[in-house]
Amino acid sequence: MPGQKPIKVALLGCGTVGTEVVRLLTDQAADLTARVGAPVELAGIAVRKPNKHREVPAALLTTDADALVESDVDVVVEVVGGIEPARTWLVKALAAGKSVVTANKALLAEHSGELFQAADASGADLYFEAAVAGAIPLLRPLRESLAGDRITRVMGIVNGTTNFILSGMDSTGASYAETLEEATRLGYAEADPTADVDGYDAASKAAILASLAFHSRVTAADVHREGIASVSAADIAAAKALGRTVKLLAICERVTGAADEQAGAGNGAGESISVRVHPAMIPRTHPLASVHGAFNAVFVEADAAGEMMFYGQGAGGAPTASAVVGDLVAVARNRVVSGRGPRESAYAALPVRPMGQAPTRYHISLDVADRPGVLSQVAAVFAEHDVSIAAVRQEGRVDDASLVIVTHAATDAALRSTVDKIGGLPAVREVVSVMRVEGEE
Ligand SMILES: NC(=O)c1ccc[n+]([C@@H]2O[C@H](COP(=O)([O-])OP(=O)(O)OC[C@H]3O[C@@H](n4cnc5c(N)ncnc54)[C@H](O)[C@@H]3O)[C@@H](O)[C@H]2O)c1
Ligand SMILES: N[C@@H](CCO)C(=O)O
Ligand code: NA
Repeated sequence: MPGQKPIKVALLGCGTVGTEVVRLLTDQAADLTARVGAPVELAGIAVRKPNKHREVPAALLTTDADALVESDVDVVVEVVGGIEPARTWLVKALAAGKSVVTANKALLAEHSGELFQAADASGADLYFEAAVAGAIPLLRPLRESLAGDRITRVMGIVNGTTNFILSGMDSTGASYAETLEEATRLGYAEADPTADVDGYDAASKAAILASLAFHSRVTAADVHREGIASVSAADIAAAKALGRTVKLLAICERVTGAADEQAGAGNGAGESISVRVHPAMIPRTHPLASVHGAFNAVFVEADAAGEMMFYGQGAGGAPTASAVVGDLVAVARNRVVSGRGPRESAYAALPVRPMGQAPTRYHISLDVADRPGVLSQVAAVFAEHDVSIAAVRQEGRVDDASLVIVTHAATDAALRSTVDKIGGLPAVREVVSVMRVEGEE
């Protein structure tokens, strides 16, 4: 593109992802120029310690991120992470009409409203494909390719660390603690794994997915969150015995009046959404069951399109940089043609249901005394709470029995009360495993 003014880029952060962004921009410079219609030029790289970055051109390094954001650049790419100072930098950049590309899920899950407002006010672009499921093209399909459809559910494995641990427990039968230790030793889990194992990372991603899928503003605080620390070897064994496996799922679903009714929850009026992160049993035949190790996959259901699955690497420097540079090409091309990408779309403003009112299904394994009347006592507690039983399996042993019950959909609150009461029945020796069931009707 001889004579075409270059698109100047400020890169904030040069860690795992940033280093790979620089490498892609350097290695692919000629192709990127052809795709954008103008050269893409790195104007500066903000870091904390310039002497630690021998792999990138020293002349581009600066410790003054504020000055770089305020300089004469067209696009700001943020791969630092955390809320501040990233939020201040990006709001300032957008307000000044600079387009922004970020991989920062924590920031988007809390402050997307403010960022989108700043982008709308100045007509700048805000792209963040890398923030959910790393390399996997997912947010652009939700925002653009499926814009003509009505999405009903997004259900995914969006955290690689926890999937690595749960896959390991499933294949070896080992405990959570043993498997976490192994994941840490192999570098799959961080020294402080809290954000991953307690579901915070997945909850941020669920908030972003629900906002896009349902044209509503959902923040991390709206997401019901349970981690995997309490998943036991007994839960995994109980799942296996019935042809299921356990996954940490981020679930965003539209709850219609009809589903409300089915769950015994609502009056049939209106529509709401349920957004939650928790471990769940899924059938081993479900496409998400075949996602092993640190891979991510997101299963999307839409009225016209039907079922789709997006699968690939959800983390890592190079895969994440692929999504960042893909976004950079899109926003740079928009600037070359003086256009804009999709704006925030929160027009539907659907309310998020409290977890207690979300329709869920439970799998419950019990050790019970094997004598007449026990099954009917247990069944009576379900009836009392208006929870319908879908399947029962009993295996007798010498003087006790293993009882497995799978329910139909009911409100989560009704199911919890049912389990609490059953645990207190004299004939119930132990509640071995309680877990939600997803991915089957
Ligand atoms: N690593 C992944 O696999 C992955 C995947 C998806 C999304 N992300 C997101 O990408 C972002 C970056 O992740 P990462 O893994 O590259 O992190 P990282 O810790 O490797 O890199 C962050 C860099 O930012 C630098 N930094 C921190 N404060 C700074 C400041 N005030 N000024 C300038 N530089 C500063 C740090 O020194 C570090 O080099 C995060 O938002 C993360 O959530 C990462
Ligand atoms: N810690 C995250 C990285 C990607 O966001 C994971 O385990 O998937
Ligand atoms: Na992605």
